[in-house]
Amino acid sequence: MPLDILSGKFLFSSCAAAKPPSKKMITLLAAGASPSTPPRSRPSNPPSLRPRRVREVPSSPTNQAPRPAVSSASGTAKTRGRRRRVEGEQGVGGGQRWGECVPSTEEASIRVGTLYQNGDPLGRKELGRCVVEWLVQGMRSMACKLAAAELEGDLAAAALALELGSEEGRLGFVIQAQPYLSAMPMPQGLEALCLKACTHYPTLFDHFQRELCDVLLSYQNQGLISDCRATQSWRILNEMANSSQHRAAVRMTSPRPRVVHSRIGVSLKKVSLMQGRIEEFVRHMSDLLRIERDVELEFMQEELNATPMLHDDSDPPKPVEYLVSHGQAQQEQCDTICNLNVISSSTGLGGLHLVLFRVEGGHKLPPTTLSPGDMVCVRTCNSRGEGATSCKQGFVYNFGEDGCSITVALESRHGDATFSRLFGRSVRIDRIQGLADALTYERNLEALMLLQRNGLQKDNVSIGVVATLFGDSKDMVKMAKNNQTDWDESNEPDLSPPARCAFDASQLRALKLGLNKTRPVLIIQGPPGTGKTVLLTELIVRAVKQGERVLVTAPSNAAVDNMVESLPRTGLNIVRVGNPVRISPFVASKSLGEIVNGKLRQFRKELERKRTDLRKDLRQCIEDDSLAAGIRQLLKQLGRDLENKEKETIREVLSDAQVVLSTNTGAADPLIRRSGCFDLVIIDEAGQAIEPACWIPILQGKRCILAGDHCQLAPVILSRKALDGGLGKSLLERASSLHDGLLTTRLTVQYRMHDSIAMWASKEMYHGLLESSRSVASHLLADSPVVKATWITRCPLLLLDTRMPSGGLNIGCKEHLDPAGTGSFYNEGEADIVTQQVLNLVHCGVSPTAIAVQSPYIAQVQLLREKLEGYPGLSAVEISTIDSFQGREADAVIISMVRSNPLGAVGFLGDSRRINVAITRARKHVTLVCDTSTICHSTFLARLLRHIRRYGQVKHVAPGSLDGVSGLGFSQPTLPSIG
Ligand SMILES: Nc1ncnc2c1ncn2[C@@H]1O[C@H](COP(=O)(O)OP(=O)(O)OP(=O)(O)O)[C@@H](O)[C@H]1O
Repeated sequence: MPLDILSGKFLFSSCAAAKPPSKKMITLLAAGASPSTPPRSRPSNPPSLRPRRVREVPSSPTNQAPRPAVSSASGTAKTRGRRRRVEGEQGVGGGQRWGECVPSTEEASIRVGTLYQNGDPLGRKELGRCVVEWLVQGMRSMACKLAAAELEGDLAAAALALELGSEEGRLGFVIQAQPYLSAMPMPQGLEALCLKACTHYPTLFDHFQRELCDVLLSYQNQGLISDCRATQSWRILNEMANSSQHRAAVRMTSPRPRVVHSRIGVSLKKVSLMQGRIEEFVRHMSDLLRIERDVELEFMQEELNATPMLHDDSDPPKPVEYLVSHGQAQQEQCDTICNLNVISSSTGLGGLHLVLFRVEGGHKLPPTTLSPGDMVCVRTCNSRGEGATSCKQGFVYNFGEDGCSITVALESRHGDATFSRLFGRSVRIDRIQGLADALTYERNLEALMLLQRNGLQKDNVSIGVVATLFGDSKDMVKMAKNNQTDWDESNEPDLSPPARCAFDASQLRALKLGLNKTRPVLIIQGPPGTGKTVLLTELIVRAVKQGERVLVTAPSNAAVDNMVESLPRTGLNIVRVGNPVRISPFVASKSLGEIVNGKLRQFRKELERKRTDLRKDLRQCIEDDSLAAGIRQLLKQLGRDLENKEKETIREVLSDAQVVLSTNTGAADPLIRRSGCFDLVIIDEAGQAIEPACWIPILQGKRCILAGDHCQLAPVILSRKALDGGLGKSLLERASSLHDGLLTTRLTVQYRMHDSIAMWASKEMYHGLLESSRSVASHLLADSPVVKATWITRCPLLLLDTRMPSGGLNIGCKEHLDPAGTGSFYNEGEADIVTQQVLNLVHCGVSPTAIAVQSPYIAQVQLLREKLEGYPGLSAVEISTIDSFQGREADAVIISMVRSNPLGAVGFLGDSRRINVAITRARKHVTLVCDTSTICHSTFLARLLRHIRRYGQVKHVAPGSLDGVSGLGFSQPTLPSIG
């Protein structure tokens, strides 16, 4: 569906692959297909989805279509009986509200964590009646859409068919089902269970099959089609059910290993051993992914349970003013905005569906932590702000300059019932964490499945990479001996013309190894500031020059954009694929949506002109039915032409691209997969990615380079069990210890930090092997001609201790738990000290853009933002959590450690990797604000304090005020001054 592709598919590729049916259409079709239509039966030769359980039923005579086979899930079958009764009473479109299904005690006790999924469809026994009904409803509307599209002779049906039958059939099907399911309110309290079920392919397909059979039969009974088995929809379903992908998916627990081949220069026996290791790895990782997802779902369920829902017996509504100005529990958390109205909707950049909301009564938006790019759930609410259960997912696009409005990019579209419901109603927007992301989970599992099935197949382009990462050291020798691989730098590339900067020996070695086309895997282990980004840019340019097509990925959108930003000057043809809301505006011009829109501008204009003419003609010949029908056909054809043109342009843009960039999970986008294989896959920040996610891009390229640092931030894992099981260990970390370090090269010279800063990192994290380049080893803030030379600007390391030498804590410098219940901490006194230190630096002439403020705690980051917001001159100071600042740098970095308690609890400050990232962002100066008596309880942090005492300065902060010399024109704050 190209229209969807342009206007949403790669934006919200999980949900926009198929347009949800219009409310009218669902009602119409469901009414036609409802059981009130006399005798319902199913065809005798239904898709052979689960052959071992198919029961042949004798055909019914004459006009009656034969009965369908009953699929395996007995629970499902039972549920259908109930659904029919419900439909019989009310009709699908007749007012039944599925979200109102009340679960029995037994059903309510079903936990996602205990739900065992395999290749069998889940039924009532496993999911409970309400969840099954919810699935039935969603799959019915999807089936109606396909069947109706066929009736209309709409090409969309064929497009849908292509998706279903494609290589990514299983994933494609699950993705296509999502908008139909999310349009149905989930049964209250069972949302996590619904989310789990809605990614279980065998369950979804089972329901879809049944519903499509029903709908086609009802058409047949109504005489709309002569034989349901002759329809294209029926054929598609049959093909899909007989496809190897389908068969593999419904047997997921015991996939049959495929015959292995030796194309890699080792014996078949050795290849079988590798296959065994892959299977063990895939089994283990799939289990860990499921455990992690269950924990995510449980978290999400808790979040939802804590959110007040719309009840009929609610208290009398309070005035809107009260809600907006005072807020309620959620508003105090600042991640919810209530009492909004839809003002307008439009199509934005890259075809996004943008909806503008404004606060009722022209009030200002309450203070909020929401920011552009945040994932949100949008739903109607009552006047007390209590939200309904059905919810539309989207992203914050921007905030209005009037302070009263917010624009959200929604994944739902016009004609979608849930979307239509937002109009004229009070709406609330809640931030939802990027948790329980069904698409990511599915794509990770899919990658594992592909690795297991195709990894060692001779037609797999990445066979060399797979063999390297699952073979043993002897295999590596054998592969090299048989000229399958080359691990040396022997294939020395021509390094002229000179690189963009003078590379050191370790960088040059990495460059030469990275350009060796016969080396399947290279790990570039680069401590902070050693030039990984610069080096990767050079590698990409040179790889393209030697004729390679490159796929560049990273775990986060920010890291991908970082790479995109470094490439335009190189003159390469690059395309960034991903959700436009998540793409930085600075690189938007390189996004697929923008490029395609640019190419189609003229075509669209021309088409619009033709449409206007045709509509004019239509108005004039409205009396003449046959002429009007002809014009309508022409209008339809224009729509199809646009779809085809869009599809073709996307294909062209991607296949012409020399470099394609996306996140690791984004690389599973069928648009990328279908654009052909890559010669080289580069994964940046690979230390932050879980291994299954890395396999998504890796399996698409002949060789791969992983760059990162396993001493910086690791992947975020919620489940302790999954973490202990190894899900948090990146491929970068695993591979760097393989084959006696054969795959790895290290960068050893850093070009960022003053030596006093780098020395600490080198000693603590890199066995003393990190050298400082002479160009930066002694640089200080005071070196800049615009910066005043003071004791602060001449000091590379400064410790501001909130604990006085007498042992007493400075007033207000105790930690507090965030009352919003986020589990985060804040420290008011430290926030004041940080504010003052920022002012001090700015007063000395340091540019606000050269200052970064970091804290490990989000509640402290929010507090710091509020404090610094009071100073307009400081708006350019970057304030963020440590995690979101990884990969970036600033001249001066101020870190607020927050923790101050008598127990000496330091929480995740004790994570050496996080502190390593925080300290090593600084080029010339670090200020650490903390209560040393708490912090020193961690031996790792105690060593950091010792290092600062030795190579920097320590000051105890005492109450006081700023010296009144800020020079920025703001009033003097009453803050503790540095003694
Ligand atoms: N050979 C070199 N000569 C001079 N400067 C260099 C060289 N290599 C890198 N740099 C500079 O060093 C700084 C850090 O480089 P870069 O950001 O690429 O490091 P990194 O390894 O990606 O760091 P991190 O892991 O902390 O994100 C940049 O300002 C870059 O321009």
